[in-house]
Amino acid sequence: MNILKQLALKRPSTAFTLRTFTTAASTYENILTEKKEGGVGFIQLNRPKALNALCDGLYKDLHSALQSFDADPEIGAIVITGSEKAFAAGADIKEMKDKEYPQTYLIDMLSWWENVGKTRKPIIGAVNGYALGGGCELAMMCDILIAGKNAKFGQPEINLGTIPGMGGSQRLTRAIGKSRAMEMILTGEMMDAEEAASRGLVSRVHPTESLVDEALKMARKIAAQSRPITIMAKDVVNQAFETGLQDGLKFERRVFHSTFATNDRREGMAAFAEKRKANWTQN
Ligand SMILES: CCCCCCC/C=C/C(=O)SCCNC(=O)CCNC(=O)[C@H](O)C(C)(C)COP(=O)(O)OP(=O)(O)OC[C@H]1O[C@@H](n2cnc3c(N)ncnc32)[C@H](O)[C@@H]1OP(=O)(O)O
Repeated sequence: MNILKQLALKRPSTAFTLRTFTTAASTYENILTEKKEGGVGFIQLNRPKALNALCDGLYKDLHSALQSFDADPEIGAIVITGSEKAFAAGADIKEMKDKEYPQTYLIDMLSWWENVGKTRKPIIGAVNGYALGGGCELAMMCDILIAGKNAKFGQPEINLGTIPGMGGSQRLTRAIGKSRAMEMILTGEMMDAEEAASRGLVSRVHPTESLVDEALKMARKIAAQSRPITIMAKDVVNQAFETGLQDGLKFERRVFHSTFATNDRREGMAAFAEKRKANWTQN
């Protein structure tokens, strides 16, 4: 059997439970998807009123679209982008703010986001505007990251009385080194596109307006290569990056859950939703 068919058939349980997918734009609630020419699967995060904050529904849509493209033999590479203002401004704070520690631990909250990194075909993240908190973490799950000139990366969870929970402490530290990652995570300050490129967090910076076209161009080039060899190449590069990562991710997630046992986490998120400054009580 043709190896591409075998790859597509490898995951029938997921591929066949997905919603039907055509070359026309699909009907997800929180993302737009399209099969672009040259074998490229295109995903645009689409919650403009919330600056693409990552709610549960968005995760479900994204996961479904990624599985669909992964199982589609016509697709060789995937592009994920947001809007010109925001790739994603983080986890949806309003959805998360009333959660309690036992619940976060019981459901292993956020563990499902690791599925994004399990996509076998290469993903190019094209970041314009804010990529903050979970948005920065989602960007770092992509295999290649390119940025528009207006991109701003950050892990501002500290301002909400919590910490990164989707891999930020692990992937950012590996990408830009301990000192700068520590500074960003402890101060919550953002990094601009030029600095992100100079530190290797992103591989290229383009004008904001042409970023998506540049991402599609790169994706078409990748999609024109041998599909199985491309996946093998991705796997080996990731091996260099990920050895030891799983333990780090699990540790980070557990500590993230435990911030839900603090009053300061509750206060930080309530303060955001109520548009006021947080009043820390140190417990
Ligand atoms: C389900 C996934 C869980 C993953 C959790 C993993 C751990 C990660 C945690 C996080 O990611 S915590 C969130 C980190 N991000 C932030 O703290 C950024 C919050 N946003 C801002 O600081 C600002 O919005 C901005 C990005 C600096 C832009 O400011 P601007 O003044 O231009 O716009 P706003 O008026 O503030 O925003 C417009 C609109 O969007 C809503 N919004 C923005 N970010 C979020 C968010 N992360 N969650 C929910 N909603 C968000 C904001 O409230 C505004 O809505 P309205 O008030 O107009 O209804």
